[in-house]
Amino acid sequence: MHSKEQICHDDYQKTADWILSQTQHRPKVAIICGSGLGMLADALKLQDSFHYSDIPGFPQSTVQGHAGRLVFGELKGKTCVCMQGRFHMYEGHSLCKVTFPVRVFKLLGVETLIVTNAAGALADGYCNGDIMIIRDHINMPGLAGLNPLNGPNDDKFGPRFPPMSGVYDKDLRRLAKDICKSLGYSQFVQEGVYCMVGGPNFESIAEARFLHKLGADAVGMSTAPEVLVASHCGMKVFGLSLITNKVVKDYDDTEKVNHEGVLGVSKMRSETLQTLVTELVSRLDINNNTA
Ligand SMILES: O=P(O)(O)O[C@H]1O[C@H](CO)[C@@H](O)[C@H]1O
Ligand SMILES: Nc1nc2[nH]cnc2c(=O)[nH]1
Repeated sequence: MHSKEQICHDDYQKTADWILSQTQHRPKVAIICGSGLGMLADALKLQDSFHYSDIPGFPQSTVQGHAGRLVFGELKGKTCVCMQGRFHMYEGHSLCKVTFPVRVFKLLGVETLIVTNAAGALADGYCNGDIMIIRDHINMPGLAGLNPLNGPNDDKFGPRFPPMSGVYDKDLRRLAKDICKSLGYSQFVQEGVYCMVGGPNFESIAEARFLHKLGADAVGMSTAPEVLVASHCGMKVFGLSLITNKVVKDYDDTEKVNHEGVLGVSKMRSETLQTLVTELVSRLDINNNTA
């Protein structure tokens, strides 16, 4: 491994080769589980799982609600890999480390990335427990120059200047909305813009008002770097935010958000999210292959 900020192609390849030597599964879909949403992996059949600490080159999870396991298996016959726990910038990881698994997934043959997260609602019409299909994102650290693609570009993964329009796949969003309708979920499903901030603090009232005015519907501390790197290397992306709290935007509101509350709402909606993701994966147009 080179310096903390410089991970070279060989580093990703070594991790991918180790994984390929440990499991017969050859996933075309990767799922990143948000805070308290690790049970998405429980639906996988024929599981092979690895603790992050046993995977060469992998960062470690330090946040409650992020178990730190990579789980391979099948969802309705489609081979998937699931990250039970993601990495956040505020844990002290560089953005290259935060997004390390995404490039490893690319080298495993993954074509579609599904990201999930817990997020606070900025949009007035959103309620706790709502599921927001991510239409687009505002990457606040990215706008400030904190970008996982900083440094020499690796042309084997993608171009120096990748576009970020249309990154959240329109067909997958349409499919998800159809599935939600047929499952009877429509009344608590939204579609909107996710804003990533650095964290680990939650927003001040002035910050919340500012982000809302910018056009953000929900705010969290993850997702944008993973999506950016996935899109850079040509993956299709689909994202879901679980709305775990309303972000305080009113000076008379004495409500205070905390991580335990976030995990509580995640738990409450875990089965619903599992059903939605399973249905979506089952309807992806992909063929399985094994080692
Ligand atoms: O984005 P995920 O990993 O779901 O986690 C969200 O929940 C945590 C705060 O409760 C933050 O890490 C925020 O980003
Ligand atoms: N930044 C941020 N992240 C969250 N994750 C879950 N809820 C929130 C929130 O209100 N703000």
